[in-house]
Amino acid sequence: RAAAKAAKPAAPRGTDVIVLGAGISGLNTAWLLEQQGLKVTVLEGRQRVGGRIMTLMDQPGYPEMGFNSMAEGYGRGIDAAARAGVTLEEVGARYRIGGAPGLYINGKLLSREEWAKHPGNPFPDAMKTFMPAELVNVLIAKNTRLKDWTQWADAANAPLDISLYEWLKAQGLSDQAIHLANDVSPYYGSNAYDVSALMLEYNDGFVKAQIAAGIKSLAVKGGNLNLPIAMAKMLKGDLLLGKEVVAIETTATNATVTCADGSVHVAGRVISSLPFSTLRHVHVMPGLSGVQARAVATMPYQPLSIAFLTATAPFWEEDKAAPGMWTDGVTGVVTPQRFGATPEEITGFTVQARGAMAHYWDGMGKEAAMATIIAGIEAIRPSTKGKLRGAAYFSWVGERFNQGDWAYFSPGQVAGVMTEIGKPAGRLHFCGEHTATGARGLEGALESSERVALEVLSA
Ligand SMILES: Cc1cc2nc3c(=O)[nH]c(=O)nc-3n(C[C@H](O)[C@H](O)[C@H](O)COP(=O)(O)OP(=O)(O)OC[C@H]3O[C@@H](n4cnc5c(N)ncnc54)[C@H](O)[C@@H]3O)c2cc1C
Repeated sequence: RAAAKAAKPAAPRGTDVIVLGAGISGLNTAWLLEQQGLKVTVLEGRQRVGGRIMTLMDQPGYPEMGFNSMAEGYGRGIDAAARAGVTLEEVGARYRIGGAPGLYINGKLLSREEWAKHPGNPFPDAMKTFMPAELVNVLIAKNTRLKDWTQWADAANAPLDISLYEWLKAQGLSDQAIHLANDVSPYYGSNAYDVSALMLEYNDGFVKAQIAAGIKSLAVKGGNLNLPIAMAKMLKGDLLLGKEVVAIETTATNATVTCADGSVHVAGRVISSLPFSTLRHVHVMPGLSGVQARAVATMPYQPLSIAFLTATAPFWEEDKAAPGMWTDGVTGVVTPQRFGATPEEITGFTVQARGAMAHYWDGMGKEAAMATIIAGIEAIRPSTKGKLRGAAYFSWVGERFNQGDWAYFSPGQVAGVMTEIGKPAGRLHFCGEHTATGARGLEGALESSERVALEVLSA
């Protein structure tokens, strides 16, 4: 011990790796590399960690504007929570209790039976009993062309890499049916034209595998944002907030990152977890090439905006209708937030617009959008009159450091492309949910961090 004290301090060692972005993939990558003895610096543009994990800690029930829950089969997510020391709780009842949302077509509440016979139901006869929000998922689950969903991105699947529109047409849906079942509130894409059917088939395979692994839904006690906050605390190296990356330069020997504040950071390698929607605004030298360059420039990100409303009285008890609403109008999809001490308690409502409607809301601006949403709900559901308050508005397209929600793939962007986009370009490596090929969402983000950490360690 005395000898150690007397020894001359070693010269400070340079940073081995710079990780760009402190979302879950960047944080996990930094931790994995530190465990192997590497010196890591994380640069994050926002003044917070977590990226697309975003809890409103100042609102009742701590509503989630980003990541909601992990499935029981999320081995990596469950492991990350255990390492970080946060508690996961089973929240499946939040989604199950209180029944499906009411269907409001043209302002009128319709039961499933009424919808099946409704003159405005544009679905083929055999599909008329499906609610608009169900039909695409049901058809994909039943008629997926993928024999092995894990091979979705294989170049041999190029003939399957067609638009969802073309795929739904082949299922017998009219343009009007496609509009209602998909484009009013698309899970993926702005509309059925700009998303690959192959991507939805892959997603279907992943969902089925997750259901087979167990039906629990897990979320972090006290809000999901607690997970990245705890993961950030586990890091030994610098995690610098407010560092907007504007340039990345790699040479044969090192990597240099420049931030908007003029700071310059040098390391042996750099790992970008930035969504391609923001990486495309970063100057990369030498420039990327081939399908990777095209993907960075063009990969689309889901338009999604969320209003969080609170209710001053339980209007659903007054009109006896389901608290949730699926509407074909400006009021989007209204979902009760059962985030209180018991799932019976409704702590507020999220109202989501996806696709074109998200742009429409954003274009109005936050206050006008919330006023329009509330007026729209009051018009079709009189029991809500005077009882809804706009508490918060969150646009993923409007977020400078995301510019859209999850990545999705356009027709022709999957087969033979997905497997290329995450490959290293010299000393520049990539991770993030958009580079995952075996898992989706948070689990995909973590999968990508394992892949990139191994890549860097074996480089
Ligand atoms: C509304 C919503 C619901 C979701 N629900 C679920 C769910 O229920 N289950 C599930 O598994 N997944 C869900 N997800 C997806 C999941 O949240 C993401 O897949 C995951 O969090 C992505 O992590 P990431 O590290 O890849 O990206 P991000 O979290 O986006 O991290 C990237 C980081 O890079 C930073 N950054 C960007 N540009 C720059 C720049 N120029 N300079 C410096 N820093 C920059 C960002 O600020 C961010 O912190 C949901 C996402 C959303 C938005």
